[in-house]
Amino acid sequence: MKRQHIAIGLVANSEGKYLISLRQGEQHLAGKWEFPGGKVEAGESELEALKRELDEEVGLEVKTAELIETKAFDFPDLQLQLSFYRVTEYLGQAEAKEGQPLRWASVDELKALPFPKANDSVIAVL
Ligand SMILES: Nc1nc2c([nH]c(=O)n2[C@H]2C[C@H](O)[C@@H](COP(=O)(O)OP(=O)(O)OP(=O)(O)O)O2)c(=O)[nH]1
Ligand SMILES: [Mg+2]
Repeated sequence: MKRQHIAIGLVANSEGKYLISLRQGEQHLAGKWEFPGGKVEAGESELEALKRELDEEVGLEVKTAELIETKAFDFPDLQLQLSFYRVTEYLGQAEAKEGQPLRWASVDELKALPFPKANDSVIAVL
């Protein structure tokens, strides 16, 4: 099976809170919170995917971002490679463009909320 590459953005506001949304309905891992992001499509770089996904999901224009962690994570029927980027410069106001619950959360809140297992290490370093 081919490993699916996922580009994920850690976006902080001026209070040091991070933008997260709730996975819903039919989505894989529904009920878990996530940082915005999604699948890297054919012919796209991770950074291009990050920019496209943050625009599509939360209406932000990513200007600069730095890779902070890459993590392989396997489910019985799915193999993921998650690349977590710290978004260092962005433009716009976050909005839930896909109707998903969206909020800003402090690091303490991130540690208490349910996230996919693959997020444990990146949350621990924030
Ligand atoms: N966006 C995101 N996905 C995560 C995180 N942690 C984690 O394990 N994942 C997993 C859940 C999914 O299996 C995968 C993301 O893929 P996705 O299906 O949401 O991608 P997408 O946005 O392109 O999705 P869609 O349009 O098909 O709904 O990565 C995270 O913090 N953010
Ligand atoms: Mg997504």
